[in-house]
Amino acid sequence: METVTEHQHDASQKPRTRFAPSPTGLLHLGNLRTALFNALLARRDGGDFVLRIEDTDVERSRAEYVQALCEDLRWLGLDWQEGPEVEGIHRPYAQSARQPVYDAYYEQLEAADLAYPCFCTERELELSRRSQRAAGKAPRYAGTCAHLSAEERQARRDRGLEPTLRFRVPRGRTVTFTDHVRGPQRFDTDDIGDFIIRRADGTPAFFFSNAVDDALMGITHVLRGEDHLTNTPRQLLLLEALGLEAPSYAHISMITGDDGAPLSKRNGSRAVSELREAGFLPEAVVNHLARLGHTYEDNALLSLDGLAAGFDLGRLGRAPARFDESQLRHWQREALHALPDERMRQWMRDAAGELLPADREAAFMATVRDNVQFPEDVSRWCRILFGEVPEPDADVRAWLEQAGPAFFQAAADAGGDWQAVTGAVKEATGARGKQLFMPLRLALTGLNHGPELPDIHGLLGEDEARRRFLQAARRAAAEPAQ
Ligand SMILES: Nc1ncnc2c1ncn2[C@@H]1O[C@H](COP(=O)(O)OP(=O)(O)OP(=O)(O)O)[C@@H](O)[C@H]1O
Ligand SMILES: [Zn+2]
Repeated sequence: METVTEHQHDASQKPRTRFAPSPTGLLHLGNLRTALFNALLARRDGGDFVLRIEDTDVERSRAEYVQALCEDLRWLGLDWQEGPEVEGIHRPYAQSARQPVYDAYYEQLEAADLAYPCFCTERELELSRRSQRAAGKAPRYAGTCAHLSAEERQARRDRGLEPTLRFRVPRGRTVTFTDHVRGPQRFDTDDIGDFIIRRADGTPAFFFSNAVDDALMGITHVLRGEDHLTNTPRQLLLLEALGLEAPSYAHISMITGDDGAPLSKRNGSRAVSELREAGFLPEAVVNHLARLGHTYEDNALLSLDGLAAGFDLGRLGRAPARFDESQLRHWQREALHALPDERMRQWMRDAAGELLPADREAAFMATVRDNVQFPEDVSRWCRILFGEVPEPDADVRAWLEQAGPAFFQAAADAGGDWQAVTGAVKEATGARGKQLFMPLRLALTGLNHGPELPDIHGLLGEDEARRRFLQAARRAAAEPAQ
């Protein structure tokens, strides 16, 4: 038996990787991690990262999804060296604009009788699959149209039948290749039915345009989801028949959701744009994704260059990786912590909007910086510090009542800075530790956690703090809220 092996690329050659999404929905984290790994591999070795749009499914592809995915990639800093918007020598990068390229290769295959028109209807194919299954066989194309004469083909055309084009899979061979993640792979060509490479409307099927473009665009490494593993032998056979050079492949594990099923555009998985809108930082998203199915020695937050430097095909795992939002939140905390002051200020400004008085900006940011993870945290602290203390719930009311009105009256009467306040309350009530600080915190913010109390007191100012202590005194006396 002969074997087909992918071309061994010259090790000194710089990697050319690609991300080739179909614009049929918004990118989710599964798609995005594929993009990230491809971008990191190219970046690590100074190669090129290509973006190609696989929009051959005209029914489902939409221009606005192309725009959205470009925006998502740019937001994360995954700039491409060739592709839409930037172009390049292999243009065009949208498959819908590459039909003449595919047509030339179809002709080449048909001329060599390596492909043939198939006139079977969807109904006929379904019946054939059903009877194969009933006989306990894995369904594959039965070869009905494999050996039609020129006259038989013409007769079918005359009846108005529009054929698809099928690739004639060579029989009795073994296709082998070494996957960067899954190691040596073997497939018998006898298990592969002749497959469609051109749809009846003339547009290319995925197997075909995807493989042809990888070769024509000089792609050296294809990192893609494990869902594509069984496509690879077909694509290697096609490239061999066309005399085109194949890339090497890394089939990376799928990212699954809580239900254990792979994230998919169809199952409504959380879109990248939703994470952006919720206020996640791009640094948090890439640090999280880079560690889903790939291990790093360094558990600290890394820049894209750092992530690229530590990226290694040998560190890709085989097991599916479950998306865990608590991990993403961990990286959000790390990313915010590391954010340079100027960007932190801008992030808070955007989050606070009108709620933040310009003259209090610096003090506010210094006070709450370590207590906010999302824009909604910023706006909540604005509402609390520049608006009103929230109405107490049962827990808070219990704390206030236990401290009693005299406690808060003492705080209100103290005047002066924070030290003066705590000194006066201690002297009047004997309270200390949590019994001292928790009621004061609840009086000033209504929350049992938050920034340091001296900072909050300083930000509010003496007058506003007094007003809040008096309000707490009334609430502690169980008077109706005012
Ligand atoms: N849940 C997932 N985990 C990891 N990779 C994924 C996942 N879903 C898709 N991919 C990968 O994302 C890349 C881009 O895929 P594409 O845009 O064609 O989406 P797709 O495979 O059609 O996904 P979907 O099922 O969500 O439509 C492919 O390499 C694919 O393998
Ligand atoms: Zn047929």
